Amino acid sequence: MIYASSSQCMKDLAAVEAIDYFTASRLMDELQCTDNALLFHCFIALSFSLRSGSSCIELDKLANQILWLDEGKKGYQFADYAGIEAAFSGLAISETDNASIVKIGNLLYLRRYWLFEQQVADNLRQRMLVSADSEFALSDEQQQRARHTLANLFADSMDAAQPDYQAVAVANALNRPLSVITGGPGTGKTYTLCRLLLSLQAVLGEQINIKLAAPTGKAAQRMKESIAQNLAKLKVNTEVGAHLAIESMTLHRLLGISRDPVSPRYHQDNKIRCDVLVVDEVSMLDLAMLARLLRALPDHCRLILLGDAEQLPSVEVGQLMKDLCPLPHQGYSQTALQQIQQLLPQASWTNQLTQQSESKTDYLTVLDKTHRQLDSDSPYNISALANLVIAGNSRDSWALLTDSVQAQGDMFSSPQLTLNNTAQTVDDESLIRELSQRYYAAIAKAANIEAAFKALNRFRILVPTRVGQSGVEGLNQLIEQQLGYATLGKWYRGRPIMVTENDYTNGLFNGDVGLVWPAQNGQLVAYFETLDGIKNVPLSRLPAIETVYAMTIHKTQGSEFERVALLLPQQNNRVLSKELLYTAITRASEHLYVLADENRWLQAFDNPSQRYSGLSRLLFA
Ligand SMILES: Nc1ncnc2c1ncn2[C@@H]1O[C@H](COP(=O)(O)OP(=O)(O)OP(=O)(O)O)[C@@H](O)[C@H]1O
Repeated sequence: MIYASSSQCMKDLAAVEAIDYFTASRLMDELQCTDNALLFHCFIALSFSLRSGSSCIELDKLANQILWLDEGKKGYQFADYAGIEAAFSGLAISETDNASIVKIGNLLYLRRYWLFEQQVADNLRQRMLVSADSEFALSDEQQQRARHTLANLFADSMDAAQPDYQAVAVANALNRPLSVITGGPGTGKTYTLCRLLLSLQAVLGEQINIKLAAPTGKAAQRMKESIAQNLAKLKVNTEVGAHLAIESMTLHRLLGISRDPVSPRYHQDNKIRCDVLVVDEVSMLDLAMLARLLRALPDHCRLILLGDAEQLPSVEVGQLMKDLCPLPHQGYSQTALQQIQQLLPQASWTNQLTQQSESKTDYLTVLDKTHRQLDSDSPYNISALANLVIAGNSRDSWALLTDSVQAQGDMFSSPQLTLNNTAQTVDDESLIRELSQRYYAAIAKAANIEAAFKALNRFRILVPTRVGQSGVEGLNQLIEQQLGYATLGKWYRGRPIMVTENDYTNGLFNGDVGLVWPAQNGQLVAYFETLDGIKNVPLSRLPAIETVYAMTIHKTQGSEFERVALLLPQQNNRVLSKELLYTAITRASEHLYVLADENRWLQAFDNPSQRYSGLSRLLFA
C-alpha cells in the first residue's frame, strides 16, 4: 500500500484529488503491481492530466520532476526517464493488449482516449488526402460554375494588392472532404462560410443537404444569427444564394444524443443524412465528441470546421483546433495552389500565396484580418489587445492598456478599452458595484422577458475562478447585495441563472443561461433562450443552477457580450494564462473593462496552458 488511504494521499500531494487516487489504485490492481510507488505516481499524473484536458501524458516530462509539492505537502520526486521506463517494462500495456492503459513510446494513455485519438486520426487523415480521381474532385463543368460564382462573390477583391484569404478559403474548400477555417473574432469566418455554402450550392446543386452545428446551444444560436446577418448583407446576383438553409443545432441534437452519450442515435451503422456538415466553435469540441461525430458522418459528406485556434481548448479532453491548425500556416502544396488559381483566374494576387512542397495542411486557411468596423477607429481597440496577448507580448499589451487610459481618460466614455489599474485608482469592489448598477439594474426593470434578455446580454463580468472574493461566488453575492436583491430570497424577478448539469428531460445543457421572470399568471418561472425561441421551465423542475452576473471565462466560450469586465484575482492563480486572457478579451464586441494591476496582468503570461495530446503526431508524422 503506497498510501494508507485517499485522504493520506491528498494530504501528501498538493492539488491531487480522490479521483486520481482511485484511478491509480484501480490501475495498480488491474496490473497487479500494488507496491510500485513510481508506477502509482505515474498513474496519478495520468489521471491528473486527464482532469486538465490532456488525452495522455508524456512520461519523459515527468523524469526527475518533483510534483504536487506545496506548503505543508510532501510532493513526489519522480525517478529519471530510464527508471520510469524500467517501471513499465514487462507490463502488458501495448496497443494490442487489453489493459485499461496503453503505452506508446513515451506516451501513456487511458485506452479509451487512445482509441478516440486513433479513430479521429484515421478518419481525418483520410479526409486530408485529395487525389485527382477522388469523388470530391470537380468536373470541368463544376469548375466553370465555381469560377463564375467566386468572381461574383469576391468581385471587390480580385484586383487587391494582397491575397484575399476569404476567397482562398472558399476556392480551397470546394474539392475537399475536410476544410478548416480559423481566425480570431471578426476575421470573417461566418462571412466566408456563407460564401462557401453558396459556392457549394452553385457547384453541387441547390438540393444538397447542408447541416450546421456547434458544441453548445449558445454557440449554435450565435452561428444562426451571424449567418442570417451576413446573408442579409450579401449583395450578390440572386442566381447564387436564392436559397440557403440556416437552421443550426447542437452536436448533441445532430447526433441524437439523449441521456447516454455512449449510444447516440447516429453512429457508424446509422449515419447522419447530409452532404455538407459545418461545425462552428470547434475549439470547444472535445475529443470524444469528435470521435462520435466522425463515426456518424457519411464518407461522401464534406466536413467544414470553423473556430479560433488561439482560444482556450474544450473543458473536456482534447485540444482539437490547436492540433488541426499548426500556426503559422506554412503554405499550400503545388496541387492546392493550382486548384486555387484555377478557380480564381481573375485574382491578381494568387502568385503571392506561399507554396510549401508536401504541405500536410492544405485543408487549412487562416484568416487574420479583422473586419469589425469598430476596430479600425482607434489604436486602443479590443483586437489590438487580443493580438498582443496571444503573441505573448505581456509588456506591450499592458502598455496598450495604460496608454489607453491616458489617451482616453474617463472610464465610461472611452470607446473600446478601459483599464482600472487597481494599484492606482478605484478598488475592484467599488468598480464592480458601479458597473452592476449601471448594467444589471436594468434587467429586472425591463418591460418583458425579451427586453430582460437583451439587458442581460449587454454586459458580463468575467473572472478566472469560482471561489474567493474575486471568484464567481463572491462577486455574485456582492452584486446581489449592491442591487438590493440579497434580502429577496433565492428566487427574484431578473435573477440570471446558469445551468450546471445536463438535463435531457427539460432539454437544458450545462452552460445554458436563463432568467427568472414572472409567467403570465405572475408566478416566477425560469426562461431560457433556445434555438427554438424562448421557453420556460417551472423553478421546481430546474436542474442544478447558479447565479450568473459573474461567470468563469471557461464558461463563456461560444458567447459574446457587448461589454465585458475582466477582473483578475489578487493572487497569482494556476489557471491564469494568455489563452484565458485572450478568450475573455475576445468575448467583448464593443467594450472591454480590465480590472487588474500590472503584476496580476503580467503573471498571466508566466503560466502557459499546456495540454498533452498525441493527435498532431498521428496526423502529421
Ligand atoms: N471581406 C469583408 N468585407 C466586408 N465586411 C466583412 C468582410 N468580412 C467580414 N465582414 C463583416 O465583419 C463582421 C465580422 O465578420 P464575421 O461575423 O464573419 O466574423 P467571425 O470571424 O465569424 O466572428 P466571430 O468569431 O466573432 O463570430 C461582419 O459584420 C461581417 O459581415
